[in-house]
Amino acid sequence: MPDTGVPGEPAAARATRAVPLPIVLVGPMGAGKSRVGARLASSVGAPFVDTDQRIAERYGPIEEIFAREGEAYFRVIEREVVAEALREEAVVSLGGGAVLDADTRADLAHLAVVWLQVSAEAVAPRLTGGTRPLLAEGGVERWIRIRDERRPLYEQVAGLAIDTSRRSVARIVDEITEWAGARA
Ligand SMILES: Nc1ncnc2c1ncn2[C@@H]1O[C@H](COP(=O)(O)OP(=O)(O)OP(=O)(O)O)[C@@H](O)[C@H]1O
Ligand SMILES: O=C(O)C1=C[C@@H](O)[C@@H](O)[C@H](O)C1
Ligand SMILES: [Mg+2]
Repeated sequence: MPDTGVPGEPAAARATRAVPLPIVLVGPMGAGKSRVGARLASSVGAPFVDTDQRIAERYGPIEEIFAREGEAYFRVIEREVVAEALREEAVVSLGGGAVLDADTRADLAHLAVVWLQVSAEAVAPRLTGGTRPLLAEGGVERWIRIRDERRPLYEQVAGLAIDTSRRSVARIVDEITEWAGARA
């Protein structure tokens, strides 16, 4: 087999990069999908796509889409952006509610999907300062309700679940890389 690694790089470090793409991150708001996704992408040398970010680039801030057009419209454009992103050889972080779409769940059935989990206690300080329209009212209680409603959907699509409450981003990246590498 040809050696495609970086000259001088230890074989073990190279081996960790052989992962199937896309790798998709799902989970509730504040679980760390954006932060872990960006770090994972740079670690495995893949592009990073955050579907919330892509929606905002194309259609404007998400809270404005919710305010102007409503959630149902947001879900339609989210589905389009997600379908496109899932065809890319990238690390893809989905919005927290993307799994509500049945076509998205069907797409995810064939892919390496990681469910990032977080406890209510750990997420509370992570949610401050954000612009999350579904949490504009109701705070952590509302977050818990949304998380619980969607739990079966995350469970259905994911091949690996990681509790991020007390893990460093670096450790989460290592665990995903190891799991995905074994699927390659
Ligand atoms: N493992 C972690 N430990 C501590 N803080 C974290 C961890 N992962 C992410 N965070 C912090 O939690 C906050 C939310 O993370 P992030 O934006 O990545 O979540 P998200 O899942 O993308 O949320 P959303 O669905 O709202 O986009 C950020 O301030 C981030 O720096
Ligand atoms: O959980 C949700 O439904 C959402 C999560 C965010 O990632 C954004 O996609 C948006 O704020 C909706
Ligand atoms: Mg995010």
